[in-house]
Formats: sequence, structure tokens, C-alpha cells
Amino acid sequence: MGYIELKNVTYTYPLAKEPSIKDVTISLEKGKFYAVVGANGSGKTTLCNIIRGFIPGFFQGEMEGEVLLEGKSLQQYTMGELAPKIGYVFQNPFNQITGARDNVYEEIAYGLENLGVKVEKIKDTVKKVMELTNTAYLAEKNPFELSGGQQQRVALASVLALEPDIFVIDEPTSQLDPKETERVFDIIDKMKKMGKTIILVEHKIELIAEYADEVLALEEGELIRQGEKHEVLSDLSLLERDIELPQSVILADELRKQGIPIDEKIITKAEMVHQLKKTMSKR
Ligand SMILES: Nc1ncnc2c1ncn2[C@@H]1O[C@H](COP(=O)(O)OP(=O)(O)OP(=O)(O)O)[C@@H](O)[C@H]1O
Repeated sequence: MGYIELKNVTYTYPLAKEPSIKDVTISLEKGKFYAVVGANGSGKTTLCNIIRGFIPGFFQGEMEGEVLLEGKSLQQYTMGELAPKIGYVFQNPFNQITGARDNVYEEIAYGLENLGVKVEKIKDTVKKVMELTNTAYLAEKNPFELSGGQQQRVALASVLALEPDIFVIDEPTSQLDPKETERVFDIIDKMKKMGKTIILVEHKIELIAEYADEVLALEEGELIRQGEKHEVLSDLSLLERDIELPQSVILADELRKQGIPIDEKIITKAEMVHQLKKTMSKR
């Protein structure tokens, strides 16, 4: 039994002619990092909303099939039971920040205060997540006066403070520069090392190749691939289906065509460098 399971899930938004998710069956393990890829409109955000229990419910429409968390149908959980288990990080941190408090420290503490957590425990937790997300130096600032990258780290911190086991994160770096993007991935990597299950929608394929465990590829609502990242991302046929692949995969293919032997399943720059060194030392 998977930790999170989707069984033949088909979902159609109200008034839509076609389903946005078509007969998707997946089984996700606890503690793994899953990246969801696919062209615009392929159903990534919809899939996230199904996994976090917003579809059906918050969104109307028609859903067939079943979603299970630890063997129990999501429909059998109340939102109050689900919220501490699944944390959701929005694409735009501006939507995440509540604005109910006027400094970053209080913003991060806000969710815990609402749950009636004791002050000492709140202090402890907020301190820990601020260290993890490198936001301690922003503690006194107004959350709305931060840069996009800083806001995204505060948004991550406020979700982390609630200590969910599962994080669904929708394109957290789409508005960030390369440095802030690396910082966000570094935080996600730490979350994974803490044993969290991560489901991340992301277009930056090089970072997926480096950090994720498994890749789920969607095309027009259908799950066309699911598997270990090397298996999925080295599949050149995905290029014809509008799935971007890492540069090392394209380069490896070119080199093989030129008669230079390159192992299958090279997907990162570091793996390519290692392989080229090996090949050159044999010459
Ligand atoms: N609220 C909605 N009502 C009706 N149709 C919707 C709604 N939200 C999304 N859709 C449709 O569902 C399909 C999948 O959309 P979704 O946002 O899940 O794709 P996506 O892969 O996340 O796209 P992107 O990469 O652009 O964020 C699209 O055809 C979209 O037009």
C-alpha cells in the first residue's frame, strides 16, 4: 500500500467539456521527493489540488476514482484533520502571507497561535524553522516589504512551522532569480532529509534532475510517465511530448551519435563531467 494513492482518478471542472485529469493512478511513498512536470495546462496544479483534498470540495466539478492517504479515503478526513498532515505552498508567496501580523516572526507563528499551541513551543518551533529557511534576519520586517525570494522563504517557513508530513509545492521558484531558486531548493532538500514527503510542480528541469527522487510527467491530463528520475528524464521520446529534458541528456545523445560512448541515464551536469573524465582517461 502506498502512502498516498490515486486510483483511476478523473476530474472535470464545472462546465468544462474535457476532464483536466484523466484516469490517473499513482502510488506515492512516504519520505520521497516527487517532481510533477508537463506543459502549461497539462494538469499539474489540478493534480496538486486533488492530492491536498481541495478537489472535490473546495472546487466543484465531477471526480471519479479514489484518493487514499495512509489507506483511508481523503473524503473520510475532515479539513481540520487534513490540514496538519498536508502543507501547501502557493506559486505566489503573496497569496500565502496572511497579512494578519505585521512582522515576519509573527507571520510564521500565526498558524501555531491559531491552533492554540503554547507560547514556549511556538518560540521553539519558529526559531527552528527560521534557521532552516534562513529568515531569522528578517524577523522584525513587514512580510509585504520583502523581496519575492524572501517572501517565498517566509511562506515555506510558515508552512513548515505547522510540521505537516506532506508538502505540496506549486512552482515556488517561478518568480525567483537563480540564487533565490537555489536557496528554495536547498530548503526543500533539507525538508526531504527530515523525512517529509514532497510533491513539487516545477519547470526547472535541471534542478529536478539534481534534487528529486521520482518524476511524474503529465500530458493533457494523462500521466504519461512515473518513475525514478534517471529512468524518466533520460527518455528522449518525451521531447516530442513537450516535456523538457536536462541539457546533459541532450548532450549525451549528441555525443553518442558522434560515436563517443556515454552511459545511459546521465541526467545531471555532475554525472556528465564524471562520465567524460572516465571516457577521456581511457583514451
Ligand atoms: N478553475 C478552473 N475551471 C475550469 N478549468 C480549469 C480551471 N483550472 C484549470 N482549468 C483547466 O484545467 C487544465 C489543467 O490546468 P492546470 O492549471 O492544472 O494545468 P498546469 O499544468 O498546472 O498549468 P500551468 O503550467 O500553466 O500552471 C487546463 O486546461 C485549464 O484550462
